[in-house]
Amino acid sequence: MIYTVTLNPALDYFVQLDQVNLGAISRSNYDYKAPGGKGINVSRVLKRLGHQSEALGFIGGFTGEYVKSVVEHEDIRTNFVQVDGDTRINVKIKSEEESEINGVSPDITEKHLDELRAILSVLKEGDVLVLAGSVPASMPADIYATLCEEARNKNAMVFIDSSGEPMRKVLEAKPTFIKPNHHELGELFSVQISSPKKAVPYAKELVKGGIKYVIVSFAGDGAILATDDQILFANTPKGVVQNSVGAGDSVVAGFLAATSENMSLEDAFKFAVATGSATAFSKEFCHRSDVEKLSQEITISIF
Ligand SMILES: Nc1ncnc2c1ncn2[C@@H]1O[C@H](COP(=O)(O)OP(=O)(O)O)[C@@H](O)[C@H]1O
Ligand SMILES: O=P(O)(O)OC[C@H]1O[C@](O)(COP(=O)(O)O)[C@@H](O)[C@@H]1O
Repeated sequence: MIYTVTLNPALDYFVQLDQVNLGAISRSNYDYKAPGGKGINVSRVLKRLGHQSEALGFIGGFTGEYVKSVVEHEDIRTNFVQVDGDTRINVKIKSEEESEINGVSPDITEKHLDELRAILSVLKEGDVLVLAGSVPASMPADIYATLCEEARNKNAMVFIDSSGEPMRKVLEAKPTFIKPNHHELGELFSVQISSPKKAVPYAKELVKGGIKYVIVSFAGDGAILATDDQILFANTPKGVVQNSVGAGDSVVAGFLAATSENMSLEDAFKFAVATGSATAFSKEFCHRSDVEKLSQEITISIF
């Protein structure tokens, strides 16, 4: 079974406008709302790729109700812990440039965390735990490290997509898979990483530290996959980017779906990058048919 954990879900509110007038009124031409948070996005993309998962994490208030109802309407199993405050609202502004304002999480107490841990106690060998997104300020920054260690002790696989301190701390717990973008990889090592070639020594170091698969994404400039015996490069297909929110989460979902289907490593990497691009080229999330089409435009080379 695949379990996704979103400690900090969101209602993503997308607004499109010609111009942002700071210090004055701006009026949008178009807006829409969607459930957000990286683990929830992974569950939603997995479903579109034909894989079931259970979405876990903390939700609260009217925004939390909205997130839960949309996810359940898509036939995705949920087992969220209810918290007292409202799930945050993240504003995604599309104008001349894309800007994002991610909101503040409600308080998560020890009791809420205990409830989540009780839910996770069912994890067993062969299960996959996806820990994705930011960690609420009221929680310890090593929470992913703790949950990852507990899951690895049960021989479950752990996929991580996060950044900053929680990401740095989880590395020692040897997750199975991580997907930093090149900025996040640079942040981990306090360096600037401007090209796939520059990322290679850092990705290798992460693999040496015990992580089985490291995908570093470079938006439209390709991606690398590092494992203990090779570094692969994938180009990204060409297309018009409609919405890059959730594209990174789609790479995680694509790789997870492909490895669950026992694709070869090369095909799984191709499928992962195609899933990211298919979402970037869609108004919302990708569909499997788009992923399969875009996979044909990707070539995997040995770096
Ligand atoms: N301009 C683009 N053209 C094609 N694919 C893109 C583009 N931008 C993003 N993607 C897809 O989204 C994936 C993740 O994008 P990236 O920006 O690197 O990560 P994140 O969304 O985590 O910040 C890429 O690997 C690629 O598949
Ligand atoms: O938990 P964080 O880091 O604040 O990120 C949350 C945001 O990330 C997203 O999951 C999108 O992530 P990606 O664009 O990296 O795939 C949004 O849905 C959500 O608003």
